[in-house]
Amino acid sequence: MTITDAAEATELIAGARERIDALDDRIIGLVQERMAVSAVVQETRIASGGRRVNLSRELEVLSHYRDALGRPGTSLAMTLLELCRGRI
Ligand SMILES: C=C(O[C@@H]1C=C(C(=O)O)C=C[C@H]1O)C(=O)O
Repeated sequence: MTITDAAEATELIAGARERIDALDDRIIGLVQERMAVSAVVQETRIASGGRRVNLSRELEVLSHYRDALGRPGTSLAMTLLELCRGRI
């Protein structure tokens, strides 16, 4: 790698990291939006005599992420579920 190539690489990495940071901000915003929507479902179910957690629905969510992203998708979905309904 020449000196010019190294400078180009540094620039490319800096630009890509800016995009990654912007994507992470959007992902965090979407997670916060998901938490708010999930809270509405949970509060409505509890107010009508049900339970906070619905395991059959959670299995659907886990499958959705696993089908899209493979095994790590399951871990991601489990983390999202914990953020949305707390630990069980
Ligand atoms: C939001 C719900 O309530 C809980 C939270 C879920 C979620 O955040 O995806 C899924 C199932 C429930 O344990 C729901 O039943 O849809």
